[in-house]
Amino acid sequence: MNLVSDFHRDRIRSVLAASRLMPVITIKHLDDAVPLCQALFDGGIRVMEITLRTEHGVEAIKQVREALPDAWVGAGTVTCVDQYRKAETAGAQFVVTPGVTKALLDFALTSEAPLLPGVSTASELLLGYGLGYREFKFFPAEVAGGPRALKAFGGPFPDAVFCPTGGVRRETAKDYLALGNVLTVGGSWLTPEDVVARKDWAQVTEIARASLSDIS
Ligand SMILES: O=C(O)C(=O)C[C@H](O)[C@H](O)COP(=O)(O)O
Repeated sequence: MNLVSDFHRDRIRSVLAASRLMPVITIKHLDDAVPLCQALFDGGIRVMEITLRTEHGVEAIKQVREALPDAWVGAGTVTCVDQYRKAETAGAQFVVTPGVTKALLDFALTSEAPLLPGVSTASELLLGYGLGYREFKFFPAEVAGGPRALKAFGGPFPDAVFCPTGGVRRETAKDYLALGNVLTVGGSWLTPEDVVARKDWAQVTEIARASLSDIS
């Protein structure tokens, strides 16, 4: 049976250690991808999760990887193996899924790009755990129990760490980051739709800077 490799675990740990905030980015206009991510980078964000929710996701990953060689660029909202392959080909350095299937967990073990699998229950955690996964996304964090659920997971899964995402806000990020099993929190609040729509990149930088300062 294949297990998560040391290379994959080191990569995911490096990604989670690089930034305590992980923006979940959805690209509606391809031209926004590089300036938006540059603005986040300028505000101190070192990890970008670009979702495949729009037709531009894959190309955006390609462009941002070229433009920002010092950032970690991953693919988010990957829900099937076909998308995983596309993200990998585009150069995604890691992949995030909202949930787990056996097919995704198995495919990830063979991929260049390691997986941060999304879980919200102990049973899903066990699926990943058996394959050697120890780093997880916790989704949808707020409705799946928030910090109290993560504290509870710490009992049976003392060596698992999480990136809670889904309903986390600038005001609540701190509550999660105070937990020993949370390295990073993710969210779309770092890239508000209206700010992106008016291409106010200075404001994106400011939100990133202020959000990082709130949790420091
Ligand atoms: O796309 C994925 O892979 C997901 O799992 C969902 C996202 O992480 C959340 O939708 C972000 O949540 P908000 O910050 O509440 O907008």
